[in-house]
Amino acid sequence: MSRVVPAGARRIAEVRLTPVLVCDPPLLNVQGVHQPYTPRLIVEVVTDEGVTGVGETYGDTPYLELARPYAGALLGHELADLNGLFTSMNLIDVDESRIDDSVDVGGLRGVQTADKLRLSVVSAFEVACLDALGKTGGVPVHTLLGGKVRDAVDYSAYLFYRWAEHPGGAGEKDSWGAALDPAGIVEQARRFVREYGFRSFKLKGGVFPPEQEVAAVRALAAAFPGHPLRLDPNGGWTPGTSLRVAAELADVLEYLEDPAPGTAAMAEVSRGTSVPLATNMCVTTFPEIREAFLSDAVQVVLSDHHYWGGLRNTRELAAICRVFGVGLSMHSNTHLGISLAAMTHVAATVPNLDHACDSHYPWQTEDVITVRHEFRDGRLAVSDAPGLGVELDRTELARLHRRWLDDDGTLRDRDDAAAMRRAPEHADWTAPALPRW
Ligand SMILES: O=C([O-])C(=O)C[C@H](O)[C@@H](O)C(=O)[O-]
Ligand SMILES: [Mg+2]
Repeated sequence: MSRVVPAGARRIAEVRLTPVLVCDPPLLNVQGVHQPYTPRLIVEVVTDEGVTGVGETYGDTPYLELARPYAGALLGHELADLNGLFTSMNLIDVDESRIDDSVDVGGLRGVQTADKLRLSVVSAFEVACLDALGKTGGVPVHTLLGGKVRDAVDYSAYLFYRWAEHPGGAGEKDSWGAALDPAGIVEQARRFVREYGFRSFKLKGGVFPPEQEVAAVRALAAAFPGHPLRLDPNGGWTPGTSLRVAAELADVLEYLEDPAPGTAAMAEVSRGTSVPLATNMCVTTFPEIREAFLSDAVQVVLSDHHYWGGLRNTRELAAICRVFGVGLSMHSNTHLGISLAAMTHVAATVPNLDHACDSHYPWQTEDVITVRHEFRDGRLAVSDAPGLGVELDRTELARLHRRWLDDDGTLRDRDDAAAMRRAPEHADWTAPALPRW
């Protein structure tokens, strides 16, 4: 049975998809190193009244393959029919070769089911529709989500082992320098505090043998006594190694993030430690929640509105976590200001946001919005302007899109292992089988 559309309802008259390549520093992780440029997709939804809403998601080929037919299917779609966005997406076929149910596929974000791919695309359209709805009605996105329960959202400093520059001097230069040991990580953390005021720290691990990463966390604890600390090796350790690290850092860790790969291994670690375990790898879809929560494998879920399917699904995840007494925070990949605005709006509405959210944003020197977000005291103020409260910078959007057009295809799909091989000393690097240590 078809829905009755209210008289005067706004409709989607045009959808614009703009893939871009955004510069990214040489940040290291268990898979390899970030590429000099990383793909994102900018989505614009234009209503029949000429109001434009914006959204952002992953820009790799599998997402573009879905976004293109989906954009066509949404012409004439009622703007306020957010549930219908999911129904329409379910009619779009996903190429079987893109699907992999193993947790370590792509290395960092868990399973790659057809549903998750679809949700990762829908999320950008949901955000764009919410932005357009907010602009149409003169209200911020957080109001459309039921209203903010806080005026500012806490973020954590996202520390990375890194090289001073990309192999061969590729990409853009920055002033951060290399950070490859505890002293380098502490220096990086000090700059994050100086420039952004962050009060909690996450170190991306899985790069060096665990003892070296334990030493870096210890150095952080000495430099910032009492501040919440996290370590995330992206499933790089066996349960035994994870338990050893948990015991060594139990007095300073806020939580240990994805120490071991998969729910069963995380449950084994959880049984042997009182350090809370967090994940953005083994609970990344609704079907994964049951087993993980019933086996007490995780105590904190790091939601990500991209792959959970948008801002309203993030609130549903928050409600489930609340019921099970599981904590909630937010995961981040390389992203731009549209996604940071979206994260901040939804985070502002979730009562049980128990930990500072991750964000890569300080590492991103380029953006497609006219006014960059500014962290003050490690927080972002929640915008009360209509919609997301951001404006597209069309000159920058065109420039970053031109970079995508000019790329011969090598950088259009993120591949941290391939980026690692461009360093002569890692020419035969392959992403390690997990767990590595
Ligand atoms: O596990 C995580 O927190 C992430 O996946 C965040 C990012 O993907 C990070 O690992 C990266 O970009 O190297
Ligand atoms: Mg993680």
